[in-house]
Amino acid sequence: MKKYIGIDGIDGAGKSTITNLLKNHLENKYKVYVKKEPDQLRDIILEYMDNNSDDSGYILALLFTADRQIQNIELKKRIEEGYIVISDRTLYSTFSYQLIYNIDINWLKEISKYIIKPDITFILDISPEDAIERIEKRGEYKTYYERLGILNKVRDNFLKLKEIFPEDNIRYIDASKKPEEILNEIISYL
Ligand SMILES: Nc1ncnc2c1ncn2[C@@H]1O[C@H](COP(=O)(O)OP(=O)(O)OP(=O)(O)O)[C@@H](O)[C@H]1O
Ligand SMILES: Cc1cn([C@H]2C[C@H](O)[C@@H](COP(=O)(O)O)O2)c(=O)[nH]c1=O
Repeated sequence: MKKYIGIDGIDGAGKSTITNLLKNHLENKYKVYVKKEPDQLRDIILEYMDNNSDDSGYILALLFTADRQIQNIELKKRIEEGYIVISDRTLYSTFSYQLIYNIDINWLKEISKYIIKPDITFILDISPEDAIERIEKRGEYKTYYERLGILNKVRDNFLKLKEIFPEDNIRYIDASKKPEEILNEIISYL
């Protein structure tokens, strides 16, 4: 059984929905701890996202990585205590969203080197058109990235992750399926 599970993908792919379903399923047998990225620095980051400047990619990458590094402490503790940890978003989001600003990938790898990587990460893959439709139906506040042109670039970066991290355990899941089907596929890999 994998101890640290990442759920990632573009906005509206269904990450929170699947994270909840997986949590409910695993809780029948295990102690489960769910984390979400970003967390402690979320408000600062979301506010900053709208202020575009030449340095935005670097600044946002630093902020997301700092938020993740802060969460590393609790993450380590929970894993040591025997929890199964599910993370709604992972470092792979930074390697997909912030790389649209053409930042230096080796620099990003360097600042991410102390981040604990999930044992397995599921990238929920969906067309940006379908994701936007889901986001609009959900009808909540939209972040800066929740627009077609941006999500197309971000999705392309998610699809390149296996080339960037050939050693990592990354699985792509067709997120256009029904939530229960997605859940069953995920469970089959754990
Ligand atoms: N497999 C699915 N089929 C149809 N609708 C779905 C599916 N998964 C999620 N949804 C719906 O799509 C909307 C977005 O889902 P959810 O909030 O889980 O996505 P998310 O990836 O966590 O989004 P965000 O990154 O914007 O927080 C919700 O209204 C949810 O009910
Ligand atoms: C972790 C992470 C997130 N983002 C972006 C993606 C979303 O637009 C927002 C908020 O996340 P949510 O899961 O949709 O609530 O932040 C990012 O650009 N880089 C990251 O590393």
